[in-house]
Amino acid sequence: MSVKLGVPSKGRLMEKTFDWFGARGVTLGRTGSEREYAGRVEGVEGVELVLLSAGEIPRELAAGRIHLGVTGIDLVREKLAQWDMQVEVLAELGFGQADLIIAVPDFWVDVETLDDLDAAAAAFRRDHGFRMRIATKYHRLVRDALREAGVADYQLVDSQGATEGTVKNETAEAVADITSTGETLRANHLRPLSDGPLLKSQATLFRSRNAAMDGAERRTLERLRDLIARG
Ligand SMILES: Nc1ncnc2c1ncn2[C@@H]1O[C@H](COP(=O)(O)OP(=O)(O)OP(=O)(O)O)[C@@H](O)[C@H]1O
Ligand SMILES: O=P(O)(O)OC[C@H]1O[C@H](OP(=O)(O)OP(=O)(O)O)[C@H](O)[C@@H]1O
Repeated sequence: MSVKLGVPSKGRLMEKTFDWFGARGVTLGRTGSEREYAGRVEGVEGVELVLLSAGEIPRELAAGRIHLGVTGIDLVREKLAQWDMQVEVLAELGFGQADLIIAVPDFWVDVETLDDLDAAAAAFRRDHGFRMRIATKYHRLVRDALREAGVADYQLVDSQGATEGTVKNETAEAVADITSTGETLRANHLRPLSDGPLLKSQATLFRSRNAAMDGAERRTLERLRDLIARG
């Protein structure tokens, strides 16, 4: 059998992942048309390319359905409880850098830090009779970070896309999302808290700790590790 390598099927991570492997002598490509989700691998025997959504790769790694996978570490840490028991980081790939931040409306001049957010959240609850809403798709990461920072009086509302629009649309008071250039935040009159990001993410190559391997697959993985180590 072959070592299954999961790579994002589209978007910002796919091309750069192909380039990263290409620079190490492993040519990845799509077969067939642009729209066909099948791949080919040249340069190393016994590897099968599986094209998947970036958001599904953590689950496939945890289930052991793929041996290796490339996705953002933000998605792995968000989607997998005790993520480091389920996957091993083989390499940080140096692209797909993005920061998970909490942002508030520009005009909240008194809210600069997480401590300020805590005070504002308590006041918000007193004034409005409900908890301040923070829109995000990063529920686990935001809850953990806010618990650690002692911020209590808030609720998360789920937003799977266009999260920065939720404040204007009055479905949330603040957002927690990924940013890289900051343009989307600025365009939506939002400002990140000054404490720094909750998490810094980049595209990362992971190995599943849960995928069974036979002898041939183990040897293939060793060959791949050697190629990767050469950088
Ligand atoms: N603006 C950005 N700049 C750089 N990296 C980003 C940016 N936004 C998201 N990412 C990273 O890209 C990865 C893929 O996230 P994204 O939300 O784009 O997935 P997607 O392509 O929509 O995948 P899916 O098909 O699962 O919805 C994540 O790890 C994320 O951190
Ligand atoms: O700081 P910037 O460079 O402006 O990038 C940030 C934006 O990029 C991502 O969105 P994406 O393009 O993936 O769209 P979606 O999450 O809204 O679907 C992220 O969710 C932000 O909205």
